Amino acid sequence: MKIFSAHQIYQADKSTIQKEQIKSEELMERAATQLFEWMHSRLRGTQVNVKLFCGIGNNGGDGMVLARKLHKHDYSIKVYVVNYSEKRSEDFLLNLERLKDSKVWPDFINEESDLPEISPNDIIVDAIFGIGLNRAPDDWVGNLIEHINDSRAFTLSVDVPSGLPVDSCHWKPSYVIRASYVLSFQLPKLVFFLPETGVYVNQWEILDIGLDQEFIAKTETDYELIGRPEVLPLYRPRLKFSHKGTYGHAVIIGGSYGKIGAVQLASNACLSVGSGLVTAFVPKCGYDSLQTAVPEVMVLTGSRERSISEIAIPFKASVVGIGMGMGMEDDTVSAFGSFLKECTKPMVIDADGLNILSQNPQMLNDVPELSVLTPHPKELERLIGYWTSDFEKLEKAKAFAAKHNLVVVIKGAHTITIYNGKGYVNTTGNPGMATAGSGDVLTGMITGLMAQGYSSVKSAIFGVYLHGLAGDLGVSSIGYEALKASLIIENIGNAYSELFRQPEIEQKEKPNG
Ligand SMILES: NC(=O)C1=CN([C@@H]2O[C@H](COP(=O)(O)OP(=O)(O)OC[C@H]3O[C@@H](n4cnc5c(N)ncnc54)[C@H](O)[C@@H]3O)[C@@H](O)[C@H]2O)[C@@H](O)CC1
Ligand SMILES: [K+]
Repeated sequence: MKIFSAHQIYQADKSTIQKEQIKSEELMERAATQLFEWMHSRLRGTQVNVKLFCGIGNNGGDGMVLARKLHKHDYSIKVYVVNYSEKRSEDFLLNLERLKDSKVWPDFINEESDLPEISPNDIIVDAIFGIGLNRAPDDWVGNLIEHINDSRAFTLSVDVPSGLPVDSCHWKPSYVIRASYVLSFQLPKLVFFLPETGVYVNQWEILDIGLDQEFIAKTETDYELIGRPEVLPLYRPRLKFSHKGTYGHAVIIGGSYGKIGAVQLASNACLSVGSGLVTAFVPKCGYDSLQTAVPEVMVLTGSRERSISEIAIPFKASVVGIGMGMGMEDDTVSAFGSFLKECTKPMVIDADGLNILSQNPQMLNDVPELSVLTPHPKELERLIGYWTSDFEKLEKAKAFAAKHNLVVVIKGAHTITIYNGKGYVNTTGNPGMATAGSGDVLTGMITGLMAQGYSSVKSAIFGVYLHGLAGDLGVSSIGYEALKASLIIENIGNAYSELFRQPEIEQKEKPNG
């Protein structure tokens, strides 16, 4: 699903209004009707106090329309207009009048007003700011937002949590609504998925307000949300007359004394995702444990006992995944540097491979184009430098990826794959996956997909999605805390099956069962 910028949403809005020959107030009515129906279908007339906090722009206008509809259906409501500016939008003013016509009199809150009482049992509708936020709220509005957050009442945010920036602009973390639920119009917003801003969104859902589909389809976006519909077309079915050679020979290079497990996990994941053959290259100390732990994996060793001091692969590998548990001994660094110079095919670089690159930036020139780098935030910072916001982080990562023609996988709760100026935001995975070896498994999976002929960027997007899905299936029986990386590997096969599972409703509707 596409992720639009605020500017693109306004354009979609405009295009819809022009094409359907409707007025903007009608689009607002449509949007708020969706909000109302969402609430009404859940509350079913329950007598609970709904307190609506509305700004003076169109987000506030949505709140006005919602208030009118709730009132018409006999809900107990109280409306507050947060009067932070004299520049009221036309549709807000129109719907304020309509609300008054239906005999609802809002309280106007300004700098001098006392903070309204809120009980934890109230339902708050947050329609103070939407995507129009262009600076941090004034202190008195911020105090009101803090007051709402402190109330512990269920807070339903209209479109976005108020105070949250949709694009890069000045904002203040304590002046953002902590939304229990966000009902966002038409398309998800990037900030829902970033570590700094995503924490304000407990749950979110998209409401289809019928924006111009043709416009949405033809608009190029900087970000895309990757779910099952986006991943399914990437899948390449196995062929009946294929053999193990058809699916490539991957080589996993890494490990050092005490860290051979990283290579074991990566090689095992590489096989489990479907690589035809996998060879691991490790220092001598890894030989016995690897041969025992994963008999399907072939093992090559270097000449040193405890770390890699040279890298020699006596055949043409389809793809190499390198760096996990490798350490940064001087010999290892020079072996890695020489190996990069020899390689021309895209590879996957992780962990110490990335740390070596950060300490020796000249080596970046030898990294084969279209290679996949899989940094966690600290490794990314060492590569691209410090950032002051998640927006800046993404811009810097895009510039870095473009400069070296690489795919950069920024690992996190919503891993984002960066390539060619675009970010692909993953939707699978869970906090249980913040565990030792989880990254080694991902590197192995991406390597294994490339071995089978998937392109670098598709391997990264598909690998990240499958990895998260395998983790989700893994925790379903044991919970977050007990999830280990090896269980993610065990669930790779189930993740593939899950991709093709028909939703239950569809199954029921199938003729003859
Ligand atoms: N395009 C869509 O999908 C639709 C959008 N609608 C609503 O319209 C909203 C956007 O409305 P607006 O553009 O009016 O913007 P907002 O309602 O988000 O903000 C109101 C105005 O306040 C001003 N402002 C921004 N930051 C401020 C601050 N910190 N202190 C004081 N004033 C500040 C700006 O001039 C801004 O336009 C959306 O979030 C959504 O709720 C819906 O009504 C209908 C359809
Ligand atoms: K809002």
